[in-house]
Amino acid sequence: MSHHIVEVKNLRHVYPDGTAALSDISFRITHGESVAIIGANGAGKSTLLLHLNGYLAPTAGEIRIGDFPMNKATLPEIRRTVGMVFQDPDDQLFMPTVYDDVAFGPLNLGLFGAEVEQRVMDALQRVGAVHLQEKAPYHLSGGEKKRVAIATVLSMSPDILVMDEPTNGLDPFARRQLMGLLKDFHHTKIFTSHDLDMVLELCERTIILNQGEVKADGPTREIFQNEALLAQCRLEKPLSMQGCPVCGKR
Ligand SMILES: Nc1ncnc2c1ncn2[C@@H]1O[C@H](COP(=O)(O)OP(=O)(O)OP(=O)(O)O)[C@@H](O)[C@H]1O
Repeated sequence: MSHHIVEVKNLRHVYPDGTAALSDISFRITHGESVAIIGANGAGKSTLLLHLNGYLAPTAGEIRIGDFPMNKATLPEIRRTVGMVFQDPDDQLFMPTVYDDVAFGPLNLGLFGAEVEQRVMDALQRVGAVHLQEKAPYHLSGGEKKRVAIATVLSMSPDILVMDEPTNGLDPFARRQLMGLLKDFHHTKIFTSHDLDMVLELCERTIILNQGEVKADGPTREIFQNEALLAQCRLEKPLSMQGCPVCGKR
């Protein structure tokens, strides 16, 4: 089996305060797929993503990444395979400088010297943040932090990229740059987003979560054409699929 496959079976998650965030979620994502997980606020998207590299443990159900069932013993290997960009970059940045943050992952993988430097500079360059390398992460703007958080994951060369709202807080140029970067990432990509135009452009497949359940799973364009389904899930068509308010054309 390819190590890029993600399998979720009958996943259920109840938080300690009793909130049932996910109930009976199942899907399989194969190598090279680009999949969006969308849904209204509170639908369970972040909760689901946090299971994909073991930051949250299922209340019931199982997760497999390639050949490995997710458990304590397989977690180190799974975290090498699945690179996760959190919704809040402050959860990802903790070193004194941007450079150190981006180098942290490769150093942890046992790399050193020129190889680490190469990976750091390459990752920073891909997110347009080379000029920030000496800065303290806590002095960065929200969008800059987001880009650096993405670089901390890219520097580890993950086989599967998982991102929670990657374009959130980015200016239009940075958003476009990130979309280019994601297009060039040919392994498996899974991300949540409220940016449905980006989803339409980057993901051939979309999964809609609604109140902790999979409400739809299929080709993105087909899903976005189903207005009744979108309305039921408190979603709207991407702007690029809505009629032009002036001429009425699509
Ligand atoms: N640590 C927690 N303890 C208790 N309940 C939580 C916790 N984290 C999330 N929840 C609840 O779980 C449900 C799903 O939350 P989640 O953050 O996964 O939604 P989401 O789809 O990512 O939302 P958004 O689009 O607003 O980011 C919500 O009802 C939320 O209030």
